[in-house]
Amino acid sequence: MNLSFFKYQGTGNDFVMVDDRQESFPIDKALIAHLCHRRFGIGADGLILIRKAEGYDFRMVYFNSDGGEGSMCGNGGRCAVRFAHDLGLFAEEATFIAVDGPHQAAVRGDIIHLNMSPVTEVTQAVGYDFMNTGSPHYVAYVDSVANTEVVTLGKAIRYGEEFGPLGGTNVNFIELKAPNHLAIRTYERGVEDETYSCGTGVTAGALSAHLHHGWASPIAVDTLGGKLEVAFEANGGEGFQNICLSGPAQRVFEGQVEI
Ligand SMILES: N[C@H](CCC[C@H](N)C(=O)O)C(=O)O
Repeated sequence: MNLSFFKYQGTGNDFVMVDDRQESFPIDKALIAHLCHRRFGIGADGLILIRKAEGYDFRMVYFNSDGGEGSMCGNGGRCAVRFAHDLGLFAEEATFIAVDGPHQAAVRGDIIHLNMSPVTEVTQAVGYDFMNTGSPHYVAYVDSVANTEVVTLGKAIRYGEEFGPLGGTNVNFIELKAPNHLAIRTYERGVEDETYSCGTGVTAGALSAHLHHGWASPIAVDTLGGKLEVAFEANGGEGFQNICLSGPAQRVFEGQVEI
């Protein structure tokens, strides 16, 4: 069959996007991995299906580039909102459902604002924080993200004895740039490489910086692919709510591929 697809990117985290409101996309791990492959396929960090969902503007179904169904993807969510907006599914404000539950979002010019799931628990361990911002994230502080061996270190932690048996984790390294401003680099599980940006990782990095440095909302975050902002409400203990990830998301191209 001939598949029509679109390619979107949010701060360099890129996705094959399919309008699957007819639910005709044949979900298959090898097929999705092939479509995401940067040499043999279209090339992307993940693939997203937009489907119908009763009571919501749409459903987002996200797969990592290895073809497995991923946990929540913040940049993918922002791209899905842009795509659904381009399809005319809502005017300015959207509600949609993803694997981690319902989300609200707004399109304001170039910027997509996405409400993330509340964070209920942060593990502050020696040398790192661990939390689930829709996806699991390990956060460690470094003096210089530029001088950090993200892939080597990230792989060792993702497959290591602590997190490997639990299904792995995404691994973030953050550098404090100035008050309320950090830089981040992320090794992504399911892509098994560094990506240019990871929205749920950026969220985890900002919340960690609040806990360690008392930074108030909002926090600016530099990724390899551009700038994001995280706003949040800390609820006293270690939890956070009304978390909002904001930044640009764009259509890059569209095409057709025989599958
Ligand atoms: N790139 C994504 C994260 C995908 C999560 C995935 N790597 C997993 O843990 O399954 C983001 O922007 O939040």
